[in-house]
Amino acid sequence: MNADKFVPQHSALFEFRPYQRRFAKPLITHHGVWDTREGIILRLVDEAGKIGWGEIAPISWFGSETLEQALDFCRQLPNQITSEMILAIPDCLPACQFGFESAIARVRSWEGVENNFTCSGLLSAGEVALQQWKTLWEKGYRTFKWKIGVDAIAKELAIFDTLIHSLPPSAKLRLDANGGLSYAEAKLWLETCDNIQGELPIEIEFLEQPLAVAELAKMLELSRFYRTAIALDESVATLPQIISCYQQGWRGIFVIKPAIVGSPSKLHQFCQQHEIDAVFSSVFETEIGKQAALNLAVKLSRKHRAVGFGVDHFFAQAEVTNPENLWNNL
Ligand SMILES: O=C(O)CCC(=O)c1ccccc1C(=O)O
Ligand SMILES: [Mg+2]
Repeated sequence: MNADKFVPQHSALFEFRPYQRRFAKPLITHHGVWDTREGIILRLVDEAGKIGWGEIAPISWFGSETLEQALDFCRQLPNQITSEMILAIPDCLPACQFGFESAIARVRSWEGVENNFTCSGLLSAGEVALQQWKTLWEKGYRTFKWKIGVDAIAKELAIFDTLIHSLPPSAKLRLDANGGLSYAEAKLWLETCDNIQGELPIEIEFLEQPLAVAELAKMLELSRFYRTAIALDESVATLPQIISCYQQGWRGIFVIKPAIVGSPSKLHQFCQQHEIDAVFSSVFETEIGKQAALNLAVKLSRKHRAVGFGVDHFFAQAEVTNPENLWNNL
C-alpha cells in the first residue's frame, strides 16, 4: 500500500504519549542551543485491530507549531478519529498533519522502508567537525553537512579551509547557515566555495539557507551569480512556504523536512505537478517519524541526493527502533 496515499473513510482508536530525548551535547545553530528533542508518539488501532504508528515532532523555531499546541490538539480530539478529521487538520499544525496522516496511512502494517538512499552525516558547528567527520567516514558516510553561521566568519572560514583540505576527494560537503549570514558574508562564503571547487576535487554540494527567510529575493539573486548551489530550508519548512517560494521563482534545491512540512498526500500532489530538486532532512525524530519521512522520500526524491538523516550520533543512547518497545518505554 502506498503509505502516503490518503486512506479514505478510515477510522481508528488513537492514543498519544509525549516523549523527550536529550542530545548527548546540545545542538548549536544560528537559531540557538537545542538540548532536548521533545515530541509525541501516536498509536492508532483500526477496526480490524491493526496498529498504525505516527510521530508529531514539531520545531516551532523552524516554522511548525509548538509542542504545546500539538498536545492541545491531541487532547481535544475524541479517541475515535477518522480520515476526514485528519484531512481537516489545519495548516497551522503541520507536524500534526504529518503525524496523524502517516499513522492512519500505515495502520496496515509497520514495514520498514526499503530505501537505498545514501545518508549525509551532520557535523556540529565549530572545529569539533574536524574530528567528527573521521568517525562518520569510518561508518561509511561520504556526504557531510557542517553547521556554520554560529562563530565569527573569519574563524569558520579558517576551519572550513582545514576541513576541505582534510576530507578525501570523494567526499561531498554541505554547509548550513540556518539563515545566520549577512548578505556580504553569504557572498564571501559562495565566492570561497566557488574558488575552492576550482582548486580541489571535493564537491561543495550546496550552501543551505544562507540568509533569513525574508530575504528570498536576495537568495534568488545569489543563486544566479555563483556556481555553488543554494538550498532553501527554513524558507520552505511547510508546504505553503514551498508553494510560495516556487511561485516566486525558486527552482534551486528545496530541503524538505517531512515531519514538519505538513500533509504527506498534499506534498505528494505538489511534487507530482512540479519537478523540484528536493533533499530530505531529519528533525531528529524517532524511528517512527524517520520511517514515515523516508517512505515519502522514496516516492518524491528525483535527484537521489543523500538524505539528511545522519544524526543518530547526536543522541547519547542508541535509539529504541521497534515502535512497540519505544511506546512501552514512554
Ligand atoms: O539535514 C540534515 O542533514 C540534518 C538535519 C538538520 O540539519 C536539522 C535538524 C533539525 C533542525 C534543523 C536542521 C537544519 O537542517 O537546519
Ligand atoms: Mg537546515
